Amino acid sequence: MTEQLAVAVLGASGRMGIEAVKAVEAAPDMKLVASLGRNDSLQTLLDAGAKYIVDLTVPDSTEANVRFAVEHGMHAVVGTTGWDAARLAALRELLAGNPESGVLIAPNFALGSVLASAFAAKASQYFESVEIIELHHPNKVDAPSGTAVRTAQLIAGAREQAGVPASPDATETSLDGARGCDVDGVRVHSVRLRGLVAHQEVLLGGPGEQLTIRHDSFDRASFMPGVLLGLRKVAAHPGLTVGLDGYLDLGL
Ligand SMILES: NC(=O)C1=CN([C@@H]2O[C@H](COP(=O)(O)OP(=O)(O)OC[C@H]3O[C@@H](n4cnc5c(N)ncnc54)[C@H](OP(=O)(O)O)[C@@H]3O)[C@@H](O)[C@H]2O)C=CC1
Ligand SMILES: O=C(O)C1=N[C@H](C(=O)O)C[C@H](O)C1
Repeated sequence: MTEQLAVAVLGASGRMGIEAVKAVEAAPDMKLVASLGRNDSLQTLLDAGAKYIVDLTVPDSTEANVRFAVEHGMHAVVGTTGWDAARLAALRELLAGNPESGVLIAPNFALGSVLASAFAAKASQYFESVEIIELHHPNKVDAPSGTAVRTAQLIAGAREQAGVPASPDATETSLDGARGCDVDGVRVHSVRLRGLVAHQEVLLGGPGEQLTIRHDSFDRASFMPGVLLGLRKVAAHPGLTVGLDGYLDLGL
């Protein structure tokens, strides 16, 4: 039998961390060697012999966690939000000096969500208007969601490449926030509602028609196949990969 992957989960007591601990423990090709919370030292990773980390913490701590992992030759699968362009650039630089490490920053681990974002980017080349509505549980600390930011970036890139102009919008006066926020020219609206988990709609409009691409995570179990897939593939992808689609053959 091949050697089990020695995995540590950071943020292990959080909503996602609890699920990730269970998923890693249940995976026959993985061994959970450490579960870290906010007050645990990163030295624990070395003491436990971790070779892979799964970071499901908070935007304030994820960068330092990943930096520590890379500096110590580990691979990192990261679901935590907050990886803006400056953080990604710093991480790329760090990885250039540690070329054996692989890091996956996955704004969303749910395979359906990854597909929905890819479909939306493809479709957005053929519609005049596009806006995103993301809907989440009210305990979420960041807005807009990392998934919405990533989807907007994919859409903006696809539309730019296809030469599609900006979505029409005649708004002259509005209350703050009424038109959502602007991510690379795409409007994103954030809903926080008790009862929700993680949901997103991309609305695409053309003359006389609308296409809506919606994905729903009803349970955090939806994210676990993607976490495990990331762990299994990250070592074969040294350097930085943003988006689980980087490990899939979407062929779109
Ligand atoms: N990529 C994806 O598919 C998904 C990503 N997410 C993202 O994952 C992150 C976590 O989400 P969620 O589980 O809902 O959040 P939670 O707030 O439930 O969990 C975060 C956990 O991280 C802990 N923590 C904070 N700092 C550290 C640290 N330095 N080291 C170790 N643990 C730490 C917190 O501890 P304490 O309670 O003491 O503060 C808490 O237990 C968010 O950024 C969220 O957006 C969420 C769902 C899916
Ligand atoms: O905080 C959450 O819950 C989620 N966070 C990620 C995001 O910001 O996109 C992924 C998913 O939407 C759930």
